[in-house]
Amino acid sequence: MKKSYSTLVNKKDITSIAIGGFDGMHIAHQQLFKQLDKNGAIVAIESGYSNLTPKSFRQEYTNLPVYYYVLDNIKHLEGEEFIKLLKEEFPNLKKIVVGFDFCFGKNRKYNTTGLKNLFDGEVVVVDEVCNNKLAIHSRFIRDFIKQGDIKKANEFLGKEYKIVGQVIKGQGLGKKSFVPTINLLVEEFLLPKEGVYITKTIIKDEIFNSVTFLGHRVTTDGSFAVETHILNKNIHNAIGKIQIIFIDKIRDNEKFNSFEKLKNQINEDINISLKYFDK
Ligand SMILES: Cc1cc2nc3c(=O)[nH]c(=O)nc-3n(C[C@H](O)[C@H](O)[C@H](O)COP(=O)(O)O)c2cc1C
Ligand SMILES: Nc1ncnc2c1ncn2[C@@H]1O[C@H](COP(=O)(O)OP(=O)(O)O)[C@@H](O)[C@H]1O
Repeated sequence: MKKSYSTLVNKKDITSIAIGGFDGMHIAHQQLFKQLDKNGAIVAIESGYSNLTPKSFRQEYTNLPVYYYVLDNIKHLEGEEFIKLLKEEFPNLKKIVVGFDFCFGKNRKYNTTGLKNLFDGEVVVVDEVCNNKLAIHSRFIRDFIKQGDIKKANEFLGKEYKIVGQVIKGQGLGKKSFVPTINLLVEEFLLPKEGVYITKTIIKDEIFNSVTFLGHRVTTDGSFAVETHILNKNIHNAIGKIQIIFIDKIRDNEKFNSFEKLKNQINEDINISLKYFDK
């Protein structure tokens, strides 16, 4: 994972910024970043709700430094005060890039026209970025993920959806009765709909093909789990943080009336995943 550049770059060197929430760092966000010059930076306004790319993960998706501002600390500002703050923070600011729907200030009463009136430098407003006539917004991507429509989510993101979790102890049943899995505690990221997914798993910078179950283990102990099975490899000592990259959904979570039936289905899930990676 990339280190935050914002600690390495002097704010005085920044001449252009893009402003927004930027949860997802999706295709439309990347269009904004393209308008920045080589001394550009991203000003991410943190609402506290980002769960596609939680705060500490945004830097991974850009080479520009990301500076975070907490929405609650700035949302009371009048337009002039907001611009004054930006100019204090970035004394050499010449250009601001925002999207067509950008609003700011007290009660969100200032829009792109307000920004142009108040800022004495250049303001670039990016037109609505769409995918097949559907506007790209993080709220739509969240909906796709919640519905398990990973393909659509990835299309809108312009990359594969990735979550990060902490390795935890499982029931110890997998190895004995089914297949070995690495169990994860995922706290900050939005989880896809319960079910089984073709995935890749990153352990200490190494990428493995995998199949991941997430949901309530309705066939065994009923508790909620995120567990990944690495294909064609025995992994014994995964610890710390690991990353799961979602590629496609195989099926919904199911309750089986015997361990045997679940085991057969898990083998089928593994075959589907192996075939995908073989192609
Ligand atoms: C590919 C795969 C698919 C799974 N599908 C289901 C399922 O549909 N229903 C269910 O109750 N558990 C499912 N499980 C979870 C198993 O119940 C779980 O692996 C088992 O309880 C072992 O858990 P443990 O790793 O905590 O020991 C699945 C697990 C894997 C690896
Ligand atoms: N589909 C889009 N087309 C053009 N600009 C966009 C689009 N989505 C977001 N933006 C711009 O990107 C910045 C970040 O917006 P944000 O509200 O965080 O994105 P989202 O709408 O995806 O939640 C804002 O300046 C916003 O106007």
